[in-house]
Amino acid sequence: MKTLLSGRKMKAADAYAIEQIGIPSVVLMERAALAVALRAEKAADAFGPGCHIWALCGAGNNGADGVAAARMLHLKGYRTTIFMAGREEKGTQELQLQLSIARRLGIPVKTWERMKEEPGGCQVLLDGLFGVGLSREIEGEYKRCMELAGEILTGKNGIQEGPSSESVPQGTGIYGKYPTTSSKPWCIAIDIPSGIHSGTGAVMEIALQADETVTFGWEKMGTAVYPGRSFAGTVTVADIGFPKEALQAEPEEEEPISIAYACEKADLMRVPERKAYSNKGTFGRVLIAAGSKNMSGAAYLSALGAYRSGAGLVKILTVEENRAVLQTLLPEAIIASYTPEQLLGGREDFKEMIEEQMKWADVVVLGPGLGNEPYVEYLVEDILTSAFVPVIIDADGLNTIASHPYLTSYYTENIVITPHLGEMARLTGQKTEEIQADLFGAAFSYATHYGITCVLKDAATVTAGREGALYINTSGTSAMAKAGSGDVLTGILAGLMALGLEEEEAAYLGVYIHGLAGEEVSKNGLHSLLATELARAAGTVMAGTKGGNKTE
Ligand SMILES: NC(=O)C1=CN([C@@H]2O[C@H](COP(=O)(O)OP(=O)(O)OC[C@H]3O[C@@H](n4cnc5c(N)ncnc54)[C@H](OP(=O)(O)O)[C@@H]3O)[C@@H](O)[C@H]2O)[C@@H](O)CC1
Ligand SMILES: [K+]
Repeated sequence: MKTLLSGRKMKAADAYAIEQIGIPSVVLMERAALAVALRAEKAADAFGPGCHIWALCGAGNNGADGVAAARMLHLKGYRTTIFMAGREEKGTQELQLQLSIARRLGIPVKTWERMKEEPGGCQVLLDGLFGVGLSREIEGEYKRCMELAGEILTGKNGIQEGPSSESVPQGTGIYGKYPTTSSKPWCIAIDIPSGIHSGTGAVMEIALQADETVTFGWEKMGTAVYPGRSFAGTVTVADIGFPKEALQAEPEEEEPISIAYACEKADLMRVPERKAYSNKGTFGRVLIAAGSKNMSGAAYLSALGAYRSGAGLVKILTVEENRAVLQTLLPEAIIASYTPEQLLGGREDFKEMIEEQMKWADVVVLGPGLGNEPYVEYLVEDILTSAFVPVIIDADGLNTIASHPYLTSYYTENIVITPHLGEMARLTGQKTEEIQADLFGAAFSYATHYGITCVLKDAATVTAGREGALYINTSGTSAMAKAGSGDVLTGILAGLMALGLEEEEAAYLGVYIHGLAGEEVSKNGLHSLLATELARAAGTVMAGTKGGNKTE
C-alpha cells in the first residue's frame, strides 16, 4: 500500500526529520532540488539547444527548492532565470540562503512581473510558488502572478515554445512523457501544483496546471483526488532521505485527516486463496435485494459482479415480474421473489420471509434498481433490522435512507454504503459541490459518525473505514462512467466479503479491482465499455490474485 500525507502531516514529518533526527533542512532541500533538476534536464533536453528554464519561486521553502534546482541546472550549463513572487526579505532562511548562492553564481533573479518582458519566453517552467505551506485562498499579488504564469503555460501570450525534440526521452522510473511538439512550456510542479490544497485537492482560488509533479517523501493527498489530481500531471515521489519514523510525528494543530492509503498491484495478494478442497458453500452466499418492476438489469449486474469476484452462491431477491428474465440472464443465480402487494398487505409475513432470507445469507447487497415505491422503505427497514451479516447499501437503498433518515438508526458496524456524490449529498443534506471540495472529509465524517464503512464514488473514489482510515483509489478510467458500473461494484464488494474479507478491506480492495477491470476493458477504447464486460474483467483481475488461478 502506498501512503499519502496531508500537507500538515508532511510538515510534521519534515520537522521531525530536522529537529528530532538532526538532518539539516538544507540537506533535505538539496536532494529535493536535485530530483526536480533531473526531471527538468530531461524536459530541457527534449526541447534542445536554446531552452530557457524559468524557476517561478515564492518566499517559502517551496520557492527555495526552486532556486536550488535553478542553481543546479545553471551549473550544468542550462540557461536559467529565477522569477520571484512575494517579499524576499520576509522569506524563509533557506530561501535567502539559496538566493544568495544563486546571485553569487550570476543567475538572473527578477521579479515575477518581468516574465512578460523576457525575450523568447520559457520552455520549461519550475513551479515553486507554494508547496505544502499553502493554507488559504490566493489573492492579490500572488493571484496576479499566477494568472500571468497561467497565460504563459497555456501559450496565450504567444511567445512560448515548448519541448519539440523528435527523439523523446521517456521519464526515468516514472510514467511521464514529453510532448513531441508543443507550443506550450513544460511545467514541473515542485512538491504540489501551486494553488492546490495538499490535504483536500481543492483549488485555492487559482492553481497552476502542471505536466508533472515531483513530490518529496510521500505523495500528497491533494494530488490523488480531483481536482488536484488533474492539475498534477504525472507524479513522481522522490526519496529525499526522510526516515520512516517521521510518519509518527503529529501535526502541531490536531488534524483528524492527515494520512491516506492507496492500493498497489501487490495488494491483490490480500484476496483469500481458493482452497482445493471446497464446495460452493465454502465461498459464501450472497443475497442481492435489488430490482423493481421492469428494472432487472441492476440486479443482474450486481449478481454477475459477485459471481465473478468469488462468491460461491448468489441469490437475487426481487419482485416476481423479474423472475423469468433474471433466470434467463443468469441461470447460475437462485431467484427468490415477492410482490409489493404482499408486503403492503401483511407486513409481519413479509418480515418473516426477509428474516429467513437473511439467515441464509453471508453477505447482502441492498439497493440496485429498487426504485422508489413506498414499499421499498419497508424492505430496507426489514433487511436492516434482521441482517446480522455485512450489508452493502447502494443506489435506491441509499435514496430511501436519505428520505427516511430514521433508517440510519439501524446502521451497524457491518454496513458498507457506496454512494456517488449525488447520493452522498442527499444522505447528508449537503450540496454536491461541498462534498466534491473535500471527498476525504465527507467520507471520513459520515463513516466515523455512524461507525460504518463509506465508499464515496468519484473519478478517484475515497473509502473511509468505520474508525476513520482513508483509502484513495488510483485505478480506473473515464470509460467506467457508464450505467451499471456501480451495480457491478456492489457485486464485487459482496464477492470479496463472501471470500472472507472484512468490510473495510473488501471495500477498498473491491474498488481497486473494479478500477483495474475498467482499465482492462478500456484497452478496446474508452467509449464502448459495457457493465457486463466490467464484471467479466473483474474475473480476469481476480485471476491474478494469490488463489485466482491455482489448481490446488
Ligand atoms: N526542510 C524543509 O522544510 C523542506 C521543505 N521542502 C519544501 O518546502 C515546502 C514547504 O515550505 P513552506 O513551509 O516554507 O511553505 P510554502 O509552501 O513554500 O509556502 C510559503 C508560505 O506561504 C504562506 N502562505 C500560505 N498560503 C498563502 C496564500 N494563500 N497567500 C500568500 N501566502 C500564503 C505561508 O506562510 P504564512 O503567511 O502562513 O506565514 C507559507 O509558509 C514543501 O512543499 C517543499 O517544497 C523540501 O525542500 C523538503 C525539505
Ligand atoms: K509548487
